[in-house]
Amino acid sequence: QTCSALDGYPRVDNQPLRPNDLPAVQLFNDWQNSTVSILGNDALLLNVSSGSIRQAGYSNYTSQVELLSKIVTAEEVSRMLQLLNSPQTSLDQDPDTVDGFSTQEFFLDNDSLRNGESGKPGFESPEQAEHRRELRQALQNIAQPILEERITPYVNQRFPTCQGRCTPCYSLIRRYLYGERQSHAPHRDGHSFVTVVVSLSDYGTDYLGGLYVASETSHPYYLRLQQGDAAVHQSDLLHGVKVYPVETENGLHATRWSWILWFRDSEQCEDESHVWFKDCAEKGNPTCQMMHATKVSSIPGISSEEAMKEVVFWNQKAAEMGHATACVKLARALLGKLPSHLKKDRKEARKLFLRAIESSNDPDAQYGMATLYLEDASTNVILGRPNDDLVKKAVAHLEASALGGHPFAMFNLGMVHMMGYGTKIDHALAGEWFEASGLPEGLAARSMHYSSMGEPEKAAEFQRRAQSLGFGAPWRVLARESTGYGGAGGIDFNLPWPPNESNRVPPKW
Ligand SMILES: O=C(O)CCC(=O)C(=O)O
Ligand SMILES: [Fe+2]
Repeated sequence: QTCSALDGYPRVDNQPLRPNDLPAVQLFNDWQNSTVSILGNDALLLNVSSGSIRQAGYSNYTSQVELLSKIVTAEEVSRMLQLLNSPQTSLDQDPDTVDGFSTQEFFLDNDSLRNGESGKPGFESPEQAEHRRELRQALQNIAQPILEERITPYVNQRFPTCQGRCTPCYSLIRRYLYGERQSHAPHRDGHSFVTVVVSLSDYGTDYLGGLYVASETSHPYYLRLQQGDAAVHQSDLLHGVKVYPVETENGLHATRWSWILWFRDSEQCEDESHVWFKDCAEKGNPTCQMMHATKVSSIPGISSEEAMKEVVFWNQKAAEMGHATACVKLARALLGKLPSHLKKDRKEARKLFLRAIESSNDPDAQYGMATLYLEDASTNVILGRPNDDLVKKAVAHLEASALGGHPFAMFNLGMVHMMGYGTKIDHALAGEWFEASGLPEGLAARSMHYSSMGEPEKAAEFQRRAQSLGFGAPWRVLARESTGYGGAGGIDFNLPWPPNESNRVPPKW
């Protein structure tokens, strides 16, 4: 049973995992096609593709996603891009709540703008404010008719539980660029009753990869979004973004602009999210149980003590059904890394990581197992040396985690090959892993690697890339700790590495 946690490990060829071994982009292609006319707008016939994605764990619940073809016209997209590509346009550089990288986004509408404040209070310099007001107004002039005539009517028709009140309460545009932000970690939009993402870029010519949906974090299925196409889903759908470059005569490049809309079920944009997941949680949907746990503290009148207990209660229910996110959160609580009233229980935490691996090969759980093995290796000293077998087990779990896409695992595989943990030192492979992680820290480590190889130009390029994601910003370390890989904290980026054969430990980042 416990062997199943490391399917395929140790690897038969006994070769270390390399970034080249990471899985290629797989497109989602299980679509049902239909045409939909929007009520009250006879002129508008939409081509809609519907997909159903099984939820993680031992239940048969599914999440839905729809793809709307060309809901925004080529002419509208090109007007938006012209504004966005103006040299004066500046995007937000504050930490993202999903991955703790610089957001690279620009809000057209949100709570604070409706209150007459700036798009992101505290993060906009007065010099930017004026141009941004004009840019926002110009973009809104294009966006508003699209919302009023097409997208909002579609959303209300598609989700009758909104009772006609579905309202786009947040509207923002995000940029992905090769050599800058290229990803957005896997997550669920807990603040959004319905999400609509319009791609302003073309799959295949502007970028590859892009928006993906998933049952389990380790198996993303990408949506082939063309310019003007939209993806529509609710908060239960696990999704993320990873942009891959296209090859051109002038080398590799990728640009992907997305226009993101988060709807609430309130015309006044009131936050009713504490009721969204209650019923389906009670009916036994594990994703709803895990999501409801994130909302209980905002139930009117609940005490913080009661809320704490409810959080654990609902996550336990979801974890019993093998829900990976719930298992991992509970395990971190049992290790004292997330706040809860639970007593520390390492054995139980380990069981939960193993359950998330068994149900979904969850990369966060693989990373958690690696962390536990490294702690064990340091406490089980043999003849003054850390236990090498346990270090090797930790490395195998890191490889499994990296295969599932975990950037913290990829970064730490860089440490494995730099320091020679359970393997010989291989600086080239270490450098490849640092880069593959795509993390600000990984790109900075890649820069140091090029520096040490006497390649100052490449070193400078990677230093620039690291900084564009927030490396060195005063908020980065805290942001990294509270977001982990997709919005949940309680994960150690700096793993408890024991001394290597030369009695050295990796630097702390
Ligand atoms: O940029 C995208 O396509 C989606 C981003 C996203 O999922 C989000 O911001 O919540
Ligand atoms: Fe999202």
